[in-house]
Order: sequence, then structure tokens, then C-alpha cells
Amino acid sequence: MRMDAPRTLFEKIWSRHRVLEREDGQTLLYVGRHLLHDGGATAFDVLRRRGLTPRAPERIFATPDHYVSTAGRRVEEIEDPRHREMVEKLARNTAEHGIRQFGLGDPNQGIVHVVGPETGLSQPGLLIVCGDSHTSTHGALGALAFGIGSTEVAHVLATQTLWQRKPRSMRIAVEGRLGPQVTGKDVILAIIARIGAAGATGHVIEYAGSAIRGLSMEGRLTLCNMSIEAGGRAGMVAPDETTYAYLEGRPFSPRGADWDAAVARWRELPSDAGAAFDAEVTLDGSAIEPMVTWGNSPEDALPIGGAVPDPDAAPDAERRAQMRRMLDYMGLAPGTRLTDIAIDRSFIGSCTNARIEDLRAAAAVAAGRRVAPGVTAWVVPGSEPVKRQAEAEGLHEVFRAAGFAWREPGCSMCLGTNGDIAAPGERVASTSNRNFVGRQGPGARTHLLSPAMAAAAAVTGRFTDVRRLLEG
Ligand SMILES: CC(C)[C@H](C(=O)O)[C@@H](O)C(=O)O
Ligand code: SF4
Repeated sequence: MRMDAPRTLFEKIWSRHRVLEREDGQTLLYVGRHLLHDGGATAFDVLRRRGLTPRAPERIFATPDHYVSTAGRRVEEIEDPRHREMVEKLARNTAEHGIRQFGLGDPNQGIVHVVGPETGLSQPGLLIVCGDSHTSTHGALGALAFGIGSTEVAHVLATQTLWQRKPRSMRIAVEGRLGPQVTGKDVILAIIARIGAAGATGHVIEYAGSAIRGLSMEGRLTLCNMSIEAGGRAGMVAPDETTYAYLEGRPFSPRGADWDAAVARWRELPSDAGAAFDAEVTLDGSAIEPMVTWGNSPEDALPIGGAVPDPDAAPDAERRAQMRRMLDYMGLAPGTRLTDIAIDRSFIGSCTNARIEDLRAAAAVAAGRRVAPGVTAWVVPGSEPVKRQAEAEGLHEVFRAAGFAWREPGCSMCLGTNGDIAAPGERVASTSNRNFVGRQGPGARTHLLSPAMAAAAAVTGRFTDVRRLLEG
């Protein structure tokens, strides 16, 4: 008797949500959860113009994050009227259509990719979309989650479905034990440095291997968050005991008998033994070190012991020219050791690294130390629950005593759409996910790294190996 062909986690979720296929190869998918933020509220105007209303408001959840002030919680505290309008527009449209919004001041407000997992809205086996590239984050819970464009947001609002071409699959295995102070952030930077910023283009990545299974849920969320920075359509980790322990008891998690039934279903999701992937990559986890980026793409990452590379040593003329442009923008000379580069600002925040474990790691470094003279250091919790938890543990006092500013939840300096930006030429040690030209303000120079490394940079005034700092 023929057994069913082994299937990947991705294929199982994809086929469960498939409604029909078109002759050109596109598939219509049913969307389980649609998340909205304040950057995407214009999609409601499209519906209104066409006389449509949201098809399944109970499957849509919203929170303002990109345009909120991190100085206060009242909408009046948003100084720029254009920013305020974005936040108010999301509130108006969600209220009008009966969509649940975790608005400003709501105990669950925060960055959409922090809110989904921590409220239990993001669950294994779901198809989750949001008009935001970092929707890949939610795949850490064993969901298929990806970003969609603004036209697609309107389509999903109106129909709760989405046309998609089926992506290819890629398995990235990280085996072995991670060293001390090596986090999910270092793992994903090492992966992107290895495969390149376009290395996973057209693929859904499944992260696997013993180092990944050993990561906490926070670490997995960081990892999946940056899948898009490797070109991936989505990133996922198979659900396991870590996933169930994280989800149990969260506000939107199933309860009682429903919980048991859900876990039983979720246990069927992991890729079957022998399931085939279109591409496979393996990394040695024990060789990964704390990483820092030096250029304008997340692939330009090196272990903290490294030095700024020399464009002359690059393999081709195009890369040489690109590296020269990046070093010019970043104000760096080839051969400079990363630990000799001084910083102006440290930003601990964003949907990549502003969860409770991230803040604990940064606070452990900040404790009993002082932010270096001339450095401005910020901690921006990813959500209201993260902020409450951190305050209950006294982390805000640790940060404040060390000279860090303790701000209100939002995207903040990750992208600066709310006005939180660095000045031209300022060098920022940032726990966010993109180091593009102008990302944190015109002329601002972004270096990506983990929360512990960002705190180490803040207190020493330069990039520092956090392992040495904590030993010394
Ligand atoms: C504003 C939004 C659409 C954008 C994204 O898609 O990711 C932003 O969140 C970002 O991180 O650049
Ligand atoms: S924190 Fe940054 S990456 Fe995440 S959604 Fe906001 S702007 Fe995008």
C-alpha cells in the first residue's frame, strides 16, 4: 500500500488553506488572520470607494505602531498632524467596521509583530497576513505568515482570501550548541551573511536543527522576523513544546478541551521525515559569534572580532564599487577593527528585538554600568505587556540608573516614521532589522546587533564583545 508522500510544514499549511487554483498557477488562499497597523489604514478607502465592507471582521486585528509617539500615550502627544491622522484613521476605520483594535492606551497595544504572538493570536497552522514585510515573524509559532502589498490588503479585507503563487521551500538547519551570548539575532545575521540578502528569494524558509530547537520563542521570533532580509517569502519553525508552553494561557489561545484538541492538531504539523525541500543549507551553530553589521545590507555582517573589509579584496568590480559606496556612507575605513568603532546612539527596540527576553539580556549588561559619555541610549519596549513585565521586574530602573531612556512602545527608531530619528552622520548600534541608507534618518549610520551587544556598545561607547565585558 502506498503511503502518503511526506510533506513539509509549509505544504501542510498551504494545502489546508487552498481554495482553488487558477490556470496561470496562482492559488486562492483562505486567510486565517489579517493583522493591520497604522501604515495600512488607507486600504479602507479602497473598499469604501467600491462600496465594499470587510468580509470577516472577526479575523482582523489592528494596532498602531509606526506613527505612535514613544514619549507619551495620548494621541494628542503625536506632534506631527500627519502622523496623528494615521493613528486616528486606523482607530476610526476599525471602530466603524467592528474590527478589534488594540489602540493607543490599550493594555495590548504594541508593534504588530510583537502583539500577534504575545496575545496568542498567532498560532501554529494558521495562515497570517499583514501589510508589512516583517510578518514573517509569526512563522516562529509554526504559522505560515507573510507580508502583502497595499492592494492585497484591500483584497483580503474585502474577501478574506488572497491570490498567491506557491513559493519554493528551503530548509536552513543550524546544528550544535550556541555559545554564551550568542542569540537568535546572531544566528540570523550569520545565516544572511552566509546565503546573502537574496539567498532565499522565492522560498519559504523552515529553520531546523538542534540549535534552532534550543532557541526560546523570543529567539525564534527574532530569527523568523529577519527571513525577509534574506529574501525569503516567509520563515517558520515547527511547533514543539517550547511553542505550546509559550502559547498556553494567552488571551486568544484556546482553553480547556479546545486547548487539548488544538495541541493534538498542532502536533501533526511538523515536516514529515523524508519531506523534500527545494534547497537545503546547514550551519554549525557552535561556530557562530556575536555579530555586527558594517554596511547597508543585513548580509554585511561580521563576528565582533572582525574588521571592516577592504573593497579591493572583493571578487568583482560591481561589489567593489558597492562596498566603496557603503563604506563612504558609513564613514568607515577598510581594516578598522569593529571594536574600534565608536557609536553615538544605541537603540534597543523594534519587532526584531524588543521582547521581554531581549530587555532582560540588555538589562543584565546595563546593570551597575553607565552609558558612555556622549552616547544617547534608548530602550523602546515592543508592546505594553512587555513594558509592564519589564517594569514588574524592575528592568526600567536598571536602565534608567545606567542612563538609558525608557520609552513607550512602538516602532520608533527602527524606521523613524514617527519622527524618532538619528541625526545625519550619527552612528547607531541598533537591535532592529534593516541597516539601509537613511533607514534611521537621512545620513544616519545603522549597525545591527543583538540587545546584549547594543547595551555593551552603549556602556563602552564602541562595539564591544559582550562576552569579554561580562567576564571582565
Ligand atoms: C511600513 C511598512 C510597510 C514597512 C514594512 O513593510 O516592513 C515597515 O514596517 C518596515 O519595517 O520597513
Ligand atoms: S519595528 Fe521596524 S521592522 Fe518592525 S514593523 Fe515596525 S518599522 Fe517595520
